Amino acid sequence: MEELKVEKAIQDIYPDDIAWCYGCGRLNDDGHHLRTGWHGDKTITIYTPESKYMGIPGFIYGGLIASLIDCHGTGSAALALHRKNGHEIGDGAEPPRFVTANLNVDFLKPTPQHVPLKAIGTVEEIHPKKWKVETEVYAQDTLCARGTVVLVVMPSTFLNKND
Ligand SMILES: CCCCCCCC(=O)SCCNC(=O)CCNC(=O)[C@H](O)C(C)(C)COP(=O)(O)OP(=O)(O)OC[C@H]1O[C@@H](n2cnc3c(N)ncnc32)[C@H](O)[C@@H]1OP(=O)(O)O
Repeated sequence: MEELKVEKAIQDIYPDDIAWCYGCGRLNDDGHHLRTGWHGDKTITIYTPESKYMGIPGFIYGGLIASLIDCHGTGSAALALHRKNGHEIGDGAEPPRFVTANLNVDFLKPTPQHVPLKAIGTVEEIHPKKWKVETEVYAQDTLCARGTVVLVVMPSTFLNKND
């Protein structure tokens, strides 16, 4: 399988006040630092979980896979709405922010440890405030999980609540 790298990620440009998510916040020292970028007209997050995130020895804990799908969803919706608003990462514009309203995961195959996981997303606008991201998680060439996330633009009530 081709070597993939996320060069420009939406999480790199989240303002500091929302860059603390345990899954994808770049400022959370204890978090996973998930990074999501464009991959053609799809979105992509690449992540190799540390050994401690095991369910059964040799295989990844399902909750972590759900976290990957969750943050890949919020990042993908933010990328898509940012582009719809006429912006790209790096042009200086502040990206939109999303929260998860609904998360559904199908665990299709055991997900092996110690290999990079690739989340590939297809983003659909339901309406400007509400988006859906269908995600497939691959371990090398094997499709291990599939998830659907419904995202809603973050209400302003979320701001300044992280202390
Ligand atoms: C930016 C970086 C942060 C990264 C975050 C990482 C991901 C996360 O962990 S986010 C944290 C977990 N999520 C949350 O805490 C969200 C908690 N929930 C809420 O705040 C609210 O329920 C919220 C904002 C999702 C929706 O609020 P609500 O008042 O219903 O908004 P409202 O404007 O009425 O609804 C928006 C749309 O979402 C829909 N919706 C709301 N909840 C759901 C749901 N569970 N499933 C599907 N659709 C839903 C509504 O039906 C509505 O759709 P439509 O306009 O078509 O009728």
